[in-house]
Amino acid sequence: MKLLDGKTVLVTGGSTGIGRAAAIGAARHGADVAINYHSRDEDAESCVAEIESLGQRAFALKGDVALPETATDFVAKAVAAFGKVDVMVSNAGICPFHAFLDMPVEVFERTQKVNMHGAYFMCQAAARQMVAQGHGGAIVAVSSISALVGGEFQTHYTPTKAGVHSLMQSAAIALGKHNIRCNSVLPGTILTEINKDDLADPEKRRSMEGRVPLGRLGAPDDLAGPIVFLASDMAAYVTGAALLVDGGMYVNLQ
Ligand SMILES: NC(=O)C1=CN([C@@H]2O[C@H](COP(=O)(O)OP(=O)(O)OC[C@H]3O[C@@H](n4cnc5c(N)ncnc54)[C@H](O)[C@@H]3O)[C@@H](O)[C@H]2O)C=CC1
Ligand SMILES: C[C@H](O)[C@@H]1OC(=O)[C@H](O)[C@@H]1O
Repeated sequence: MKLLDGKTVLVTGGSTGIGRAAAIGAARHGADVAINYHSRDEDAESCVAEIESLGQRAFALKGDVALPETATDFVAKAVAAFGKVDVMVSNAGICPFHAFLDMPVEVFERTQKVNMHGAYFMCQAAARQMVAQGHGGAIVAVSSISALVGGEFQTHYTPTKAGVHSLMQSAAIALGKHNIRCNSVLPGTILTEINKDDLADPEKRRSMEGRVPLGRLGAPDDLAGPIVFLASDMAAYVTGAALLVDGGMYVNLQ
């Protein structure tokens, strides 16, 4: 069964990792897909080619989500290409691991701007379009298990993920009357470029794996199903919710 037949899905940070898996997962479920990306044109082009090979329409637009105009431009171009916006997957994010006591101001501010401001502007721009269309919609934000637990070298990052989680809760209230549902997924540790260097340390990787009851770290595709589900009408009565997708890592105290 295709869950997103005829829908138009926008994904930020869609050229790699979780965003790419969500974009291709949505296309597998019948959606036309627009991706935003920040760098590496070849990744974006290959994602578009993969979606088109599934028989769906796709385009990629380069832009920095930290800037409000990137969001308005992305939504406007998606409407020009596909005629409407049904789903926004706000996924783009960075996590430059760094110690707390000597955190450079620029690293702190950039992390807030990309992860938190970026999510805010993208979700707001998509919501404005959905309200104007008048037939509802769905927003799925990629938060993190880090919205709920800390990390020694993530003091600048974990508050942004708590912020994204909270944004979905408040947006769910603000947009419920327009039948726009707002939910977040909370991935655990998923093997992507964001943590390639961090997990290159075999001891760190083993310790992270050891915390997962399902016995492995996640793959980007592990997020595709939960994101497609929350975007789809199967989740018609789900809003303001947060879905952990972590192999059980969060509940594994001892
Ligand atoms: N990999 C993991 O263990 C986890 C990742 N997450 C979140 O998942 C999201 C996706 O990350 P991953 O797929 O893991 O890593 P990734 O590095 O493969 O993907 C990040 C994406 O965001 C894009 N991006 C970065 N800065 C941007 C900007 N300024 N403007 C537009 N796009 C930008 C990148 O180009 C890339 O496509 C992030 O929000 C991250 O915080 C959450 C929990 C765990
Ligand atoms: C980048 C990290 O490996 C990853 O990001 C998160 O949000 C998770 O908590 C992991 O720490």
